[in-house]
Amino acid sequence: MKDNKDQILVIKIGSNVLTQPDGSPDVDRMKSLTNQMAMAKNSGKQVVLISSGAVAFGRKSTILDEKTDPVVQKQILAAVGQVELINHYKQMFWQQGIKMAQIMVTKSDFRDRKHFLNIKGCLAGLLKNGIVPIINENDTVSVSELMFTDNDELAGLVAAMLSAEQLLILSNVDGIFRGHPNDPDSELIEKVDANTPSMASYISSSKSSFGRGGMLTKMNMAKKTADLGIGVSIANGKKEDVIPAFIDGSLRCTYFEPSSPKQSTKKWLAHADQSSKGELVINAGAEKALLSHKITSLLPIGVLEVRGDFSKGEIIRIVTESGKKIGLGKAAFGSKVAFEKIGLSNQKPIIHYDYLYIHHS
Ligand SMILES: Nc1ncnc2c1ncn2[C@@H]1O[C@H](COP(=O)(O)OP(=O)(O)O)[C@@H](O)[C@H]1O
Ligand SMILES: N[C@@H](CCC(=O)OP(=O)(O)O)C(=O)O
Repeated sequence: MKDNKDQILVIKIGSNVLTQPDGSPDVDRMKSLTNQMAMAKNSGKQVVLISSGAVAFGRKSTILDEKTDPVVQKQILAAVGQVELINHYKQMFWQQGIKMAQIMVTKSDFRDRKHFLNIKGCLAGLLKNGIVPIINENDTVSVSELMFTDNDELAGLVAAMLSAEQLLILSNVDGIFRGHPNDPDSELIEKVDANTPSMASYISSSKSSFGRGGMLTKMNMAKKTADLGIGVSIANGKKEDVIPAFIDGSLRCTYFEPSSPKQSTKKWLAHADQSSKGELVINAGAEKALLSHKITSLLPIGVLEVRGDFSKGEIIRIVTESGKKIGLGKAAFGSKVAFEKIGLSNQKPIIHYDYLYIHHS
């Protein structure tokens, strides 16, 4: 990992990393990882943690009436276990002089634009104030179809939401192997890029004993996230000093190379509708030019109306006069300046081609 200061490093810790083989909480491991995250933070990284483990922690400390509905059982284990999990983190981070905060989310929070922006704003505020956000799915609310596949999916969404530089997924294996990780002949795949052939056939459906999603969801999420320009690593959280080794680049793991900044900007924009702050209504000429597959920027002369309040660099939607959404882009100037330039010729683009994504349906 390139050692830039102020980088956002999203770390996801799987249930298995935090539990011992008999299912009891592995408090020593948790403490070691917390100390390592504190080191990363003290070296200038902005650390965001997605931690599983609530159900696993709850299971060890709760005896339930056997007749309790299975869905309710899981809700209870998560509700009880989350308190234990977060209390441990609170104490451990406190011993390192670091404040942490708990954030519980559901999948629908990432679909609702208002909720999405609220979470994003809160995370940015926490990071600015040097507080480590610890995120988990709110299993009390999320049942069946409302659930994330697992916290790996949540971690990918958080990394994309924050435009993080790196996402580190800590599991109980060194990464993705060509074959079952317990087979001594299976080799570790150390680097994955856009040209790497599918690895799905190497992955067996076996999960770690306390995890939810399995390696296949990790791989799919990692590919999607790397496509957005974020480096993703799948590594072994049970290894001593895994985080410092990741930071200094000496860790053996599976690394998904991020796509180039130009490609990734466009791909990122394709998923940025939730983040958009305003809207430009364009005329028929601009619509034709943008949909033509030619390299075209959006010029003020093609703009009929500026809606919403946005600043330079924020994401804005592009809509036609009939209200059809045709794309998204990064504003080259704020809404006030954009308003003054409506319909003017000989102006700089309001959205440059490199920062423009058009839905070609
Ligand atoms: N080809 C493979 N390479 C690595 N791990 C694999 C592979 N096929 C299956 N797995 C399994 O994936 C598991 C990790 O996924 P998961 O159970 O979701 O862990 P976590 O609790 O960390 O989220 C490993 O414990 C391993 O048994
Ligand atoms: N919210 C659940 C997370 C379950 C989950 O996704 O687990 P994992 O596959 O180990 O990341 C918990 O805290 O137990």
